[in-house]
Amino acid sequence: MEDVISVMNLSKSFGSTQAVKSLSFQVKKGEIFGIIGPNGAGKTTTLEILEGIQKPTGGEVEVLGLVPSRQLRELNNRIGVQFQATSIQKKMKVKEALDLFSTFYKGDTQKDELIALLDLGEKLDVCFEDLSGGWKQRVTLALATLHQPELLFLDEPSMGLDPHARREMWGMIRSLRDKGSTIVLSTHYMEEAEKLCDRVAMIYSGELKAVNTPDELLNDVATHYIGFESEGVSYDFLLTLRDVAHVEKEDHHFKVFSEDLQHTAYQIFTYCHQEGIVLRNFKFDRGSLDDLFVQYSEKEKTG
Ligand SMILES: Nc1ncnc2c1ncn2[C@@H]1O[C@H](COP(=O)(O)OP(=O)(O)OP(=O)(O)O)[C@@H](O)[C@H]1O
Repeated sequence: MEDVISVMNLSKSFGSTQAVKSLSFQVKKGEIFGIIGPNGAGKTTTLEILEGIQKPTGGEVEVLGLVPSRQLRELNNRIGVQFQATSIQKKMKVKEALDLFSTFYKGDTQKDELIALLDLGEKLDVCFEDLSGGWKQRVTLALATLHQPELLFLDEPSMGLDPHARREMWGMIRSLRDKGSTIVLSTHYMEEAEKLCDRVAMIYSGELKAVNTPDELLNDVATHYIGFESEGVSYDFLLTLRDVAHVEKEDHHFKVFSEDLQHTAYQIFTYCHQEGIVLRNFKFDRGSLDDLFVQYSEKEKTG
């Protein structure tokens, strides 16, 4: 499949802060590609370099065959960038915003199709400030896609939305992809990455930790764990077991991440049998992307 974005050894520093450290990845035509990471990981900086808003301090970036920092005008005709809701005038009505933004592009826009697709018909006469967060996000999505861009950049598209509105937003993003746009989005909602993205780049402290499908990332052996509930099991005992990488405990709920689940399970059962400790809801399970991040944070803290 054709690459629409190619990033090689991309770096960006702000003074002594290295926001992005030697990132390399490709985005393929037609995919929903997620850049994931905790706050301050370097997601926005990476997106802004791809959009041509920031210049890299090192490395090579190609977007739709163009160099964003040098060919911004050509790039802007072919990409869409979702603005923050705060950048739209509060008193502007939805239809006025759509008409104004339509004048920015040469040729026909897909305004009417977007009004139907995003169900904006009943909100056209409503002022932007009177819309709920979910509707504001729909409008900024429409404004970014009026010119049917080949590539659409979304920075935290469902930030602050309730679970229902977030799912609706995912449906709309999928529809835009199905209409032909490649989507690159940033998120720190790991569920969004798992359910919406075809592939994700995981960034932590400006470094790329992995690029893969969410499913493949989760097949990483370190993300498998043993879960159980118990009043008697000692957290410190679990940490002494040979293959255990990391243990999470919340009230009486344990998650034991291990390189060898079978052997660790055998050790836990033996210990509980000897000590007369009861285990409940024992299971082997696969961690989420959230768990993977917790592990990276722990590694970072312990060096
Ligand atoms: N203009 C700037 N000047 C100085 N430092 C900056 C600037 N922009 C970003 N940084 C720093 O670069 C690092 C990465 O920031 P960035 O906004 O890209 O992260 P992020 O992953 O998008 O975080 P968030 O999810 O909180 O938005 C942070 O340490 C941030 O403080």
